[in-house]
Amino acid sequence: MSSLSLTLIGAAREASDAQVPGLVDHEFASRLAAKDHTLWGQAAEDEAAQRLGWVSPFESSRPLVETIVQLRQELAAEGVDRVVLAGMGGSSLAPEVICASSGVDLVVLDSTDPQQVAAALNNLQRSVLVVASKSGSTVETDSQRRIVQHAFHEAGIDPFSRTVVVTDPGSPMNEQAREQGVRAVFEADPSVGGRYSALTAFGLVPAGLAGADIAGLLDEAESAIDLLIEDDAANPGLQLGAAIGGTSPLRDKLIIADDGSPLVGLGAWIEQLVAESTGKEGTGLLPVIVADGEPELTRDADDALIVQIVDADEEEGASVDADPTDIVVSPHVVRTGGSLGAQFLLWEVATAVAGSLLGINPFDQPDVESAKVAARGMLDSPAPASSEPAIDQAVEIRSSGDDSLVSASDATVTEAVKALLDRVPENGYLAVMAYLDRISESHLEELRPQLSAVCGRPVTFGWGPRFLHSTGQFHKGGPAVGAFLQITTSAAEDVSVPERPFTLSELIAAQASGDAKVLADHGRPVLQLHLSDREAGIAQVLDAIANLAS
Ligand SMILES: O=P(O)(O)OC[C@H]1O[C@](O)(CO)[C@@H](O)[C@@H]1O
Repeated sequence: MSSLSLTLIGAAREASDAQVPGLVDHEFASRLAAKDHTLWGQAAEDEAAQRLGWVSPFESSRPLVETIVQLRQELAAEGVDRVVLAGMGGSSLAPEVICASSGVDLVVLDSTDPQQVAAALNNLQRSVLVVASKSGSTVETDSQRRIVQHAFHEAGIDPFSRTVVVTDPGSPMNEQAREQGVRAVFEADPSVGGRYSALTAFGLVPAGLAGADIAGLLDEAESAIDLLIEDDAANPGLQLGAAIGGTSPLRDKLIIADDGSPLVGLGAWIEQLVAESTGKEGTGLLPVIVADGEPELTRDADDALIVQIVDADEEEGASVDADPTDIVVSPHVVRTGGSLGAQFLLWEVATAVAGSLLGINPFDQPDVESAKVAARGMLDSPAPASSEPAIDQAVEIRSSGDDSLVSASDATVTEAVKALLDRVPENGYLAVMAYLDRISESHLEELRPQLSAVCGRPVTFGWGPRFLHSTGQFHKGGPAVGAFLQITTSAAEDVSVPERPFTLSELIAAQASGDAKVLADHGRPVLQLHLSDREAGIAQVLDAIANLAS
């Protein structure tokens, strides 16, 4: 019996009741299990044909467990018990959730902020580097790899004996790893896309080396698979997919509250899976991660669904028609409970269902490339600043695509932020994109609920460049109803990237300006706050927004 539980209330229940019978009649679930690549329309057929390996991960994943556990034991015998994971998006989000939920340590390097990367270069004698990249060509991951391997070398440690690579067969990184003679190379199933790869080598290798129970994770998923591939109205994958992708009019903001769930950070993994899979062709679903009591949970917005991730035990036996009276928030709620392995599969099936109902291809990410190209262009020839910034103490204020945001050279942060909030459409959202250190500057997230309280709309908070591999696709390919607040800074100490023509400061600056340009080219308002003094700037921005919210 799988531990999955699903409660649908209000518009979520109505959408499920309306859409699931058709999904059952069309045998969506069993055709998905059979890897039928025609389920998402002709335009998606080619990509879907190469991206359905996740529906049956066990055959290729089970054999990895013993090898991973044995490697962990070998490393432990050498005194190596600290795992540093270099990977972006689907190459790091799942291991991060698996380890956080299992209570084991994992250092996730999914940043190009020099301060955050430099802070991870310690305890190298005890450390092993896992470099995870499906394509093998992600600039952040390659840069992180070069920096950590150089640090190993400087510490007198053979970098290749402490490097484990996870990548697709034939990727550039695969070939390089074998030439270098790294400790181990794990080839992942090439028929699984990054955000669907939680139950493949991308989820299992870093988490298993860190000490998580990856055999148990596969058991959890395997206990749910039969339920999820059945052409039956009780199939929770069909129900959840219909609930999130089948509301009419579409409730495209998924307000995700995972406080109290033992699945620590599952919301961030769902965010990439759903936003990057559906946010295209002017439609899509935007997960908004919130904490209990925050503004989005106290509103009954007609374009939102509340999604609660709850502890399976609390939900044990809950019926799908649970009485909504115990719901203290909007009457339109999805509540999911279950083990982590089962939830990974549940949300993957639901996203595939939602993609079909939305009429889009849930397996590509066409707009992410535009930001990568723009960043490369900025690296090759840094564009002069579009305009002289307004200076407000420790903050330089610029706007991309809408000069009205910065009315005068003496504009203040408060005035500029207010002008941006006025540009959030009534069915829109604000995205905060902070290119800073999400480990030591996590308190910056305080401004998210405050901005939501002021503008009355959902606010997302993404750390740059991490969000570029998650909600970034939705920002550019989804409905053009976003307003964007970008925060950048400089690091006291830059970090060079061995044998590359740029430093991390130059790279992260190019990524930020490239993304701002692409968003502006999409006609979206972008306010750019650059903190010339990092600490003072953070305090000043937090203070300005707290005052706005008071
Ligand atoms: O594993 P890779 O190829 O480095 O890609 C990392 C991430 O970048 C993307 O390809 C684009 O954001 C994601 O889909 C993926 O999870």
